[in-house]
Amino acid sequence: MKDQAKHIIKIDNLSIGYSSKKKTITIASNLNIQLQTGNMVCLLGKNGIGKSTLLRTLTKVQPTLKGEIFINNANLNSLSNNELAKTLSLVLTERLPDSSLTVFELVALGRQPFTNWIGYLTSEDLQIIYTAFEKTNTKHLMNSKCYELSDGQLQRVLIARALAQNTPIIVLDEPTAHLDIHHTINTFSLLKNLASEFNKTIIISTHETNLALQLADELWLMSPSKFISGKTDELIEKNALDLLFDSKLISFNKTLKQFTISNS
Ligand SMILES: Nc1ncnc2c1ncn2[C@@H]1O[C@H](COP(=O)(O)OP(=O)(O)OP(=O)(O)O)[C@@H](O)[C@H]1O
Repeated sequence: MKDQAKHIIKIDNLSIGYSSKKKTITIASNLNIQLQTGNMVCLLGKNGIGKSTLLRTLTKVQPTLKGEIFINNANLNSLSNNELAKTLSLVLTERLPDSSLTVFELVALGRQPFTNWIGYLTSEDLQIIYTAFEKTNTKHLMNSKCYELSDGQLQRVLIARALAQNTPIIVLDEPTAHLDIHHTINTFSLLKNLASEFNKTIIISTHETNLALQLADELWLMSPSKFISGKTDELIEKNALDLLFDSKLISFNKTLKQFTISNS
């Protein structure tokens, strides 16, 4: 019990996938994870392996096929929507349905779990919202309509909304997919800082493998044969990265801690 109390996220024997009346498609099974607070985790794996499926399951956007997920010792299924919204925020890459919300209004929605029924923002709420704009360099976009934003601008604004939600866990599905190298590094540094300075638990699915290897405290590696989680350095030492891509084109260079083009 004492050991369990330390884990902000605990996943037991989880199977993830899609179920309809006709059939069940299992994407991955036997997932076991124990994660302590204040870590930045990068979820890595090739296209279509199941990263988004795992993040959607972890955030209760879709149901588990089997197994259990605990957040702060509470079963995910027992948490109300409001409790969940105060515990974790989710940043997805999909474009929003056309809406005439301003960027300010969108980011302010992050405060919704904490405001009263008319959504009145206190000065503390406003302070948190402005800090979120500052941290993501999006203050200048505040009065724009969301539909006017580029994909990269929208991505940063959605991260600002998650910061405004101010939850202990932030889950991001490919948060830098549309960002240039400057904003990609800026975003990763910001997320790393939230974990190390503010003790947040940050879970990011990404194809920025080399950046993840430099910055992540822990890695979750999805491969067709196995799911492995652990401290980045320990996984590098164990050659676990070799599992990631069954490709002759690239290989993992342990000394450089990077994937490089194979010499053939
Ligand atoms: N609604 C759905 N119903 C059935 N299968 C689905 C559904 N959504 C996704 N899949 C399948 O689940 C598998 C995992 O998809 P997922 O989007 O989780 O992968 P991913 O690792 O996030 O991929 P990428 O890196 O390309 O974004 C894929 O084979 C995909 O076709």
